[in-house]
Amino acid sequence: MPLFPSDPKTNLLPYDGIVNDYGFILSPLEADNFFEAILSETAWKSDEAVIFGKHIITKRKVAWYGDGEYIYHYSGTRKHSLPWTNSLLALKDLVEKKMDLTFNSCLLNLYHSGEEGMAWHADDEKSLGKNTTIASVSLGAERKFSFRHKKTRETVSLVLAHGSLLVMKGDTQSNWQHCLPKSAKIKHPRINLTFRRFLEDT
Ligand SMILES: O=C(O)CCC(=O)C(=O)O
Ligand SMILES: [Fe+2]
Repeated sequence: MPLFPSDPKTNLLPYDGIVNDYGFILSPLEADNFFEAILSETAWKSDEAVIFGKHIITKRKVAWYGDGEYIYHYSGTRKHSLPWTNSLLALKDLVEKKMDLTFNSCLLNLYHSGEEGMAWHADDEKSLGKNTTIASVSLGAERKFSFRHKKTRETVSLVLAHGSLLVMKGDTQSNWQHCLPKSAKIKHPRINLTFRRFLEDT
């Protein structure tokens, strides 16, 4: 448990974006149950991308769920969304009630250990629109998460704990990148769920 309870009204970014830490939204037992259910029920696949003309297949697994059959174009590939599972719907409902906002899709990541991470990027695809809100739920191993301003290069880091919720909104994706650094010390898996508002017809 952190020394100080997180306050979702506090902005963790100093300027040009808004990141709110909602802290724990699940009890340890609820978080364990969601972790186990989502780990086994999700249609995990390696992520594929074309980066500088090279076809990359990741060790990290991903999955995409949504209200409709959305087609997500990114990094030179296309992904079709799957229909929600019961666990995902239950977690989505919980997040929506906390935030008073609805989401229509969720991108999931499975990091088998600290040897897998995610490089610096911004979720600034056209299909999310400008000033999108992304709600990120963490389950499993605690991992460091960092933001870096695109121009000033200032960084802000925090730890994402089992059963916690972090929200990125405002112009965060236009001005900041984020990453999940690798860490050889971490031997346990982590699941991350980012609930998103996907714009159809983009
Ligand atoms: O695993 C995380 O906490 C971040 C995932 C992420 O940034 C993404 O899916 O776009
Ligand atoms: Fe991201």
